[in-house]
Amino acid sequence: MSIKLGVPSKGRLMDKTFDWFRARGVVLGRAGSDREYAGKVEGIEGVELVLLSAGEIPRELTEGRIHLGVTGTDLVREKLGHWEQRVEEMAELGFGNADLIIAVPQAWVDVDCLDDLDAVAAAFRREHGFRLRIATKYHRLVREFLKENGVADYQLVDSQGATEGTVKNETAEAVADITTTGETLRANHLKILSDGLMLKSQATLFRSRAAAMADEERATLAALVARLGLD
Ligand SMILES: Nc1ncnc2c1ncn2[C@@H]1O[C@H](COP(=O)(O)OP(=O)(O)OP(=O)(O)O)[C@@H](O)[C@H]1O
Ligand SMILES: O=P(O)(O)OC[C@H]1O[C@H](OP(=O)(O)OP(=O)(O)O)[C@H](O)[C@@H]1O
Repeated sequence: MSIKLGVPSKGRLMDKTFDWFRARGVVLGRAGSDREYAGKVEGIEGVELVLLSAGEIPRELTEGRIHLGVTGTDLVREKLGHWEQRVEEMAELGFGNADLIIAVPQAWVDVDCLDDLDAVAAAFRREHGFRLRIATKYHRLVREFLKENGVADYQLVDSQGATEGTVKNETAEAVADITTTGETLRANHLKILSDGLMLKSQATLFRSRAAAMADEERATLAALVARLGLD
């Protein structure tokens, strides 16, 4: 039996993960064409590469179907309640950086911070008869953050992509999403609240606390950890 390593199956996270491992003597690659999700590993015995959507890696770790996985810290914290009990952070990889933030229309000149948002939300409800809508795919993290910060009079609307467009499309008044350069926010006339940073995320190597391991796999894991310089 081998150790299963889950890596994002496309885009910058996949390429940079391959680079990170290659720099440490472990060569990851696709087994076949760009469309084939089988992987191969050279440079260490007993490690199997599984190419997966970044968003599915937290669940695969928590179910114990992969032993190790690379994904963003935002996705692990969002998808896994009590994530520390389910996975262990082994290494921050230094790429895939993104900030999870709350943003409102630039035109809301009197709204700069969460207290202002709370005041606007209460007024919005009185005026419109429904709660101010915040579009996001990060439901757990946004609820926790707003609860900690005393903002209550809002509703979340689910947005799985193009979230910044929901304000222009009038399906939400505010957004909670990740940003890297800030360009998408600016292009959509949105501004980040001064205390609206929820989380700084980056690609991270996680270990499943649930995946079963016999002695052979434990030895492979120890060898891999040593090779990666994480011991
Ligand atoms: N500018 C960015 N845009 C989107 N994701 C980013 C960006 N920078 C870093 N990331 C990180 O990449 C991860 C998301 O990757 P990706 O979009 O491939 O995942 P996914 O949601 O599983 O995609 P899909 O479902 O389309 O396969 C998150 O951890 C996110 O924080
Ligand atoms: O701050 P920026 O550098 O502009 O990047 C942020 C944007 O990138 C991501 O979207 P992505 O391109 O992954 O598409 P999505 O909207 O379908 O999630 C994210 O959801 C923001 O929309």
